[in-house]
Amino acid sequence: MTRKIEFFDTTLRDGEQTPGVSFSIDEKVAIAKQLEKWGITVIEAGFPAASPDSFEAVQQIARSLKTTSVTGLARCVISDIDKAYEAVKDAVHPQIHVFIATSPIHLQYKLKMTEEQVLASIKECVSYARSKIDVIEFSPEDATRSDREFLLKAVQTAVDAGATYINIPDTVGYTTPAEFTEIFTYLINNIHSEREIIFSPHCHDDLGMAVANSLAAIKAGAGRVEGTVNGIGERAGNAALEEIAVALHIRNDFYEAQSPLNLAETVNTAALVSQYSGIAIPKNKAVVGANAFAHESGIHQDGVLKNALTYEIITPELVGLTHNALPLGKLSGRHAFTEKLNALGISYKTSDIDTLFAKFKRLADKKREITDADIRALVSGVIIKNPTGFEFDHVRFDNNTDENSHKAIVSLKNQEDEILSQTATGSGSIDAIFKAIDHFFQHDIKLDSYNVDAVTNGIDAQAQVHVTVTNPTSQTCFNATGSDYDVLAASAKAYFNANILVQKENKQGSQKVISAHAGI
Ligand SMILES: CC(=O)SCCNC(=O)CCNC(=O)[C@H](O)C(C)(C)COP(=O)(O)OP(=O)(O)OC[C@H]1O[C@@H](n2cnc3c(N)ncnc32)[C@H](O)[C@@H]1OP(=O)(O)O
Ligand SMILES: CC(C)C(=O)C(=O)O
Repeated sequence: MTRKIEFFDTTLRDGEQTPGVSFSIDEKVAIAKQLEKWGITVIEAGFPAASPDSFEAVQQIARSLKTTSVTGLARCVISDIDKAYEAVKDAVHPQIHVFIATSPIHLQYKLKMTEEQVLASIKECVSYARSKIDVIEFSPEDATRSDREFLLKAVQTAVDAGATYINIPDTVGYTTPAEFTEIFTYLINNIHSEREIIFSPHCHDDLGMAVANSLAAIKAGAGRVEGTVNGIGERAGNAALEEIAVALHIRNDFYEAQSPLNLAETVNTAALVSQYSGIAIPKNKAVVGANAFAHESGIHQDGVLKNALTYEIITPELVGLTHNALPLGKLSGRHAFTEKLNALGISYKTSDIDTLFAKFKRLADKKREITDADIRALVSGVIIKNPTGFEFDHVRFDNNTDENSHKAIVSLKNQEDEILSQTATGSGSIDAIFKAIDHFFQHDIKLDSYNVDAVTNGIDAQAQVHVTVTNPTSQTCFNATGSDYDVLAASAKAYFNANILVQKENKQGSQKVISAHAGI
């Protein structure tokens, strides 16, 4: 008999703990809506006590979703639980996720608590959360490095206090599939409750086993699984939900379990998260990587031509990589263009269509075939507006300089459509552009990395630039991307977007920060 496994997505909470990732509230809401379309059961929308922005994001998501459950994370701290409750209470199906560590190393050095104090705290906090909301999940953090008997006591205490879901985190990615199977079997067989208790794994990828460990837990009886889109998350990341879902689908014979996901929305979901997180999907990534369906060597190609099943266990169609039934080009009209946005699951405001369509036509004039990846790159920056009200407009060069220096003029457009420009000289084009952008902002940022990629194959491909910068005030790093047909403009967009993230962290008013001279 096939069991239906609940999918718990923590892209917006643990995923945002990825170094350099910072989603805006609008981006979080857009991702949450796509996760709902994908069929996710529960979205962990954030850690409401962490900051006012986290709280607001969880609240907006709770109020926006129609069917999906929304949860917020809380420490075993009453004020965290109050914040989580306030943030999720308007959701159609609200939940609260309470956690505290149970491993000796966390108790001794981090919490400075005894086992008895931890059990008392679980009892107090889970019952308090349960007095506010019906559905409570409890996580014994660092469960896989905890003493088994104490782990069972902690879990039993949470169940007795009213938790329905018990999540077993492999917080530091330490366990193995065989060991995790033993842990799940031990807990499931020894827990006592009159109510049905649902167990779930929450795995990290430090040893590259997050997906394998999650699948082992499902095989051992877990009814829910936690993870993120594209496996983003703290350190080496979390278990990639798209990989777990496809593994359950393809190996249903073995797992006898299925995901609730609409797998055809997988590529759209992965692309959206990649775009807003600024983390490119590796070409060789399972399920959604660009090479996942490419067959290079002769023997493989021969086999696939004779029968695709020889080397292809997943079809591109399964995950939403459909044959381009509606190719777009410079002669396409608005109807075809909006049809394509809908097919790609891109949500837009009707008022943005003119801008998007104009951008599309400009690109189509330069590029023969416009692919789905081009469309996704093209809409970024229009759908989600940055909070400054300024947007990158263009970059040009003053050629009247000597051959060893480059003079860039970077122009931004404000909400009144006025062009504001800054000029700078540098040893190379990128140096000059980034210095000109620095003049707009009253903060210094450190450029840690700069990478250029092509959105699609071919000599006329759009460029996608990824930058990582550090805010010297807080030492926080941020990723940002920019796409354009012109690699210099893509670089300027990426660096401008990175500056916006730093500015947001420094919480200065936009008008104060952007300084520019009009019309240079
Ligand atoms: C494994 C995980 O992914 S856990 C989730 C990680 N996510 C985050 O940390 C979100 C971002 N964090 C934050 O914004 C902040 O850390 C806050 C707002 C949560 C707390 O900030 P602060 O009150 O300044 O505390 P700080 O972060 O310095 O230290 C954490 C404190 O919480 C305690 N703590 C940690 N986990 C728990 C828990 N589950 N239950 C109770 N207390 C806990 C620590 O022992 C420490 O207590 P101490 O101050 O008495 O030593
Ligand atoms: C809060 C818990 C579930 C967590 O993120 C972890 O332990 O990794």
